Amino acid sequence: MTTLQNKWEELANIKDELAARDWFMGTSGNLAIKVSDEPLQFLVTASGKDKKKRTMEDFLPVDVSGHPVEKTDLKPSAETLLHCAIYDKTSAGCSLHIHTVANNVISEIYGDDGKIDFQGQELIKAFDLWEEDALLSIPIIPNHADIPNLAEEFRSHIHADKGAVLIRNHGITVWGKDGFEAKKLLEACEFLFQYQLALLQIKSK
Ligand SMILES: CSC[C@@H](O)[C@@H](O)C(=O)COP(=O)(O)O
Ligand SMILES: [Zn+2]
Repeated sequence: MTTLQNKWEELANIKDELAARDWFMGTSGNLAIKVSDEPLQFLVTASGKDKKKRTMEDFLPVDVSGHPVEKTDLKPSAETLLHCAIYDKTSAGCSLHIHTVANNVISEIYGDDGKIDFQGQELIKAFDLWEEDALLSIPIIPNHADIPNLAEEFRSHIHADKGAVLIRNHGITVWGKDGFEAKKLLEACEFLFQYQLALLQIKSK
């Protein structure tokens, strides 16, 4: 298998797993995986597809600017520029974006604070935060309709080879060194969001 085929398979398997959790409602979500560094190329989901289905047209390779590397009728994800920002600024190998009810509600509740913090939660260890008083702070940015504008604001919150950013009333994008790590971070975030919502609900009674 070529690197491209390997990466395609890796991303397709992740897509299937996230689809099984119903994390691609209404064709939302997009996924990317790095194929090469020089030149920078990554596979990204084709725009507007039903991501619960597995087809030969699910992904296409794009370059550093998010343009298809070969002639194709497929359109790269509308949010490809966010993935470009990640691969430009970090050595991450995989980036995942999903919309869930939990991540949208959390982004709205804490949106005015510009972040949500988690402390004293076991699952923050997914982000390599091991100290007893460690704090995981997930930025929340406005959902700019203009994607270059959204990507620019998103970019200003990329500071490490792994991370997560919430887009208000839109979804979350996470990145990590490979598919395994990116998926782990995504699952950890969704656990923390669901926990927080359950806690708020109990406290409000
Ligand atoms: C159909 S709603 C979701 C889109 O607007 C977008 O936010 C999204 O996540 C998927 O867009 P796509 O272009 O398929 O990658
Ligand atoms: Zn989206």
